[in-house]
Amino acid sequence: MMRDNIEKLYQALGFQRWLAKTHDTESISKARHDKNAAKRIVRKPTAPIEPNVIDANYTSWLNEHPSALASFKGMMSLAKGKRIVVFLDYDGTLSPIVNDPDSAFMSDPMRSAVREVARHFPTAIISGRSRGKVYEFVKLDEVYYAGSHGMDIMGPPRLLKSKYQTKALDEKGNEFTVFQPAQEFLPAIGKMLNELEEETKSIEGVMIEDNRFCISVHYRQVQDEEYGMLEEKVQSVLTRYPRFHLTRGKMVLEIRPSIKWNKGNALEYLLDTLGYAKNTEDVLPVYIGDDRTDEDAFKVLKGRGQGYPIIVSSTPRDTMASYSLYDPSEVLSFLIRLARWGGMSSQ
Ligand SMILES: O=P(O)(O)OC[C@H]1O[C@H](O[C@H]2O[C@H](CO)[C@@H](O)[C@H](O)[C@H]2O)[C@H](O)[C@@H](O)[C@@H]1O
Repeated sequence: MMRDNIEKLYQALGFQRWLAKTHDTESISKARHDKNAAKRIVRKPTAPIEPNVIDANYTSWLNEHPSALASFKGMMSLAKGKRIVVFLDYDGTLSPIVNDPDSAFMSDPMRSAVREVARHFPTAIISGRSRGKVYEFVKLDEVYYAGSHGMDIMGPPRLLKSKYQTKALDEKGNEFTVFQPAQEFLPAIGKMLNELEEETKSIEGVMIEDNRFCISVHYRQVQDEEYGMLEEKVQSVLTRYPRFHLTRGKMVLEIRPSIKWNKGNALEYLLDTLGYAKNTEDVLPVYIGDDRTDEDAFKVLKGRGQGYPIIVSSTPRDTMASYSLYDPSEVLSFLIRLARWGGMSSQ
């Protein structure tokens, strides 16, 4: 009954949101992320979780992390006179999470919305994927790209004092800079990719993705019973590479060089190169992301005391984000409204 009423309310407000569904893939992945997961078999829960309990939890989580759609007017009234810069994650934000990472396509309406947003505000996409792969999906020249969780940035032409930054020209002769703080790790990454392929080839469903400065080992399509063995194999390869470490995303193990550089640093780097250093008061960064690695960027915004960190989540989650959006379709609605607002405020 309560669920029906809330759904009706959301529909009346024009949201595409449907309240949380009965399956809970995130809790499966959380269980898999447990330290001891390698030593035991993790199975998917068989009994559905009581819908009203989920609704109640989600509704109370929404009080802490209000919908960026429902809060749009208030957010934008505080943005007047400020320079908005938009940062977007890719998977789970601009495209829905799907089984095959190579098929995580972005819809045409989403592409148009991002293009429109970029017409009004500097816009960057910061992803765990390789920069080239994100560009292949997004295909927009109007935005900046940061791949490999921010370790490969194609940003504005402004040069900062850094040995990792080089100038470059795109095909149209436009100047930009490339920032790659993990260059020295490339040979080791190449070797590790081969070893991971070899070690895990007997496990059905594993997919190893070369993200240039980091590696993703996907287990979404691996049998639950085989997950422990997979993690053991990945850990054993990693012991031969002490300058790398493992992080975890949505049904993916990610191997990254152990340097102090993440999506939060990438966000700061891009703001700096756009001319909005830390003490710039009239800048308002908006960051939208769905995964753990996006928390690094949320943390930076909290630290600056600036901007709008927005998490995309259909379940209650621990997060440093201030606002939320339910899923990529709500991201689309938010971007359309933001672009429209940008058009009106520039008149
Ligand atoms: O920072 P992001 O742009 O969010 O990238 C994070 C990882 O996203 C991709 O994996 C996730 O999406 C896949 C497609 O929907 C899904 O199959 C997978 O289970 C998810 O973990 C990408 O393939 C990874 O390389 C990125 O690191």
